[in-house]
Amino acid sequence: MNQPPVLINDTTLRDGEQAAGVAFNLQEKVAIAKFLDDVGVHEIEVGIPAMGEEETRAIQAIANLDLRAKLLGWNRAVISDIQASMACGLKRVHICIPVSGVQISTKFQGQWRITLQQLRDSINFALDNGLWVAVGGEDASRADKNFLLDVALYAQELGASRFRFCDTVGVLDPFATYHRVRKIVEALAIPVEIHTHNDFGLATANALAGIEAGCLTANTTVNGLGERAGNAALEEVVMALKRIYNLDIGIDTPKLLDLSRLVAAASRCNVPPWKAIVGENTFAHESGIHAHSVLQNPMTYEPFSPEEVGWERRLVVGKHSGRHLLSQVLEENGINLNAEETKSVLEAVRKASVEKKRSLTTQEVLDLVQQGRYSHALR
Ligand SMILES: CC(=O)SCCNC(=O)CCNC(=O)[C@H](O)C(C)(C)COP(=O)(O)OP(=O)(O)OC[C@H]1O[C@@H](n2cnc3c(N)ncnc32)[C@H](O)[C@@H]1OP(=O)(O)O
Ligand SMILES: O=C(O)CCC(=O)C(=O)O
Repeated sequence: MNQPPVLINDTTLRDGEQAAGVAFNLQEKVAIAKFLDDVGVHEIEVGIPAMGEEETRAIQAIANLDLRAKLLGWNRAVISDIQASMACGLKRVHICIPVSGVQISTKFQGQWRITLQQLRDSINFALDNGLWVAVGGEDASRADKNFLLDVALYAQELGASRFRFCDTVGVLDPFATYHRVRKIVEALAIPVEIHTHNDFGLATANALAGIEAGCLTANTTVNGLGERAGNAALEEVVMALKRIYNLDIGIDTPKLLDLSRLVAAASRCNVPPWKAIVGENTFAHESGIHAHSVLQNPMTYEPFSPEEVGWERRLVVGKHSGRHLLSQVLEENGINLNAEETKSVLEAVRKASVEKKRSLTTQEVLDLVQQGRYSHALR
């Protein structure tokens, strides 16, 4: 396959794991890396070697797997961080440099010259050791625009092969993302990557805006796991590219659901039922008007078929259901009710759903029919 128009650099194993309370063990990190590779993710940010032994053992184990995906270690602009990445056997390093006033004043006491020296020294060290280098502008979205551009050009001049635009605290909207990122894309000869956070629920939209502005790589995490409100979700970015932008980037989308389940289990972070693409309600229909139409043509209330992302369609009887769905379920179980009886079972369904605060199982619906003594209707 030719190089896809957009590459995914998945950071579930780095920014995803930075979600408060999440801690993957070695086996989990290896299993997630293998699965990401299996679904066709192009690059994996495997972790932070500078964290020490526990983390480096996991990263080394992943590096030894000989995956198709390219592996990157995340580093501060600190030479000992790069050495730690090299010790793991990584050939590619991502070097993070804060670029906003608030970050530089907090981390470098406002000494931007020292900040840039550290960037220079760490890039030079990495290149001297034969590494491929990407640079991340941390907090790019709150940085002075001209300073950000200078840092990006400086990184390019020093030999970085990619620059990452980070909306570190998720403060941009898609329009601002587009304009800010476009300026960087137009100025640089090297590719630009987009890294977005979900503090205002805009991470995926902003990642897409970055791509629209010319980013060739998007940084994602499975289930949107990550710092605070999380990152752009891999499954959302991939499916939006595929279905809204008609861009197939070579991801095996029917495997996305199992990948989501693996990360949910390893992170102990359940996915909410309404979560796009991988939530359990994404292809479930209960409401009468929806179910009536879906029974005839699923496209009425589905943007694409559930099988495309590993799901099966579910039609469930509950408080909002109507007679068409109820009759269908009953007929599948050999029961034919007249209009009056159907209406009265529906009433019973609504009442039971409110009491149980959920939809009903098929058996519970059948029990309601039994209780209504419509035995003449049973075949
Ligand atoms: C936006 C992001 O997501 S950035 C990634 C954040 N991820 C993490 O922090 C998770 C992993 N981190 C860790 O395990 C630790 O923070 C380590 C190993 C990296 C460093 O640990 P420690 O030496 O104990 O330092 P600590 O975490 O308390 O402070 C961070 C230090 O890094 C410095 N720093 C922060 N970012 C950068 C950077 N991009 N480049 C250079 N130095 C940096 C800070 O100024 C501070 O320096 P100081 O020790 O001289 O005061
Ligand atoms: O890679 C970087 O430079 C920082 C990435 C990051 O996690 C962020 O800015 O939120």
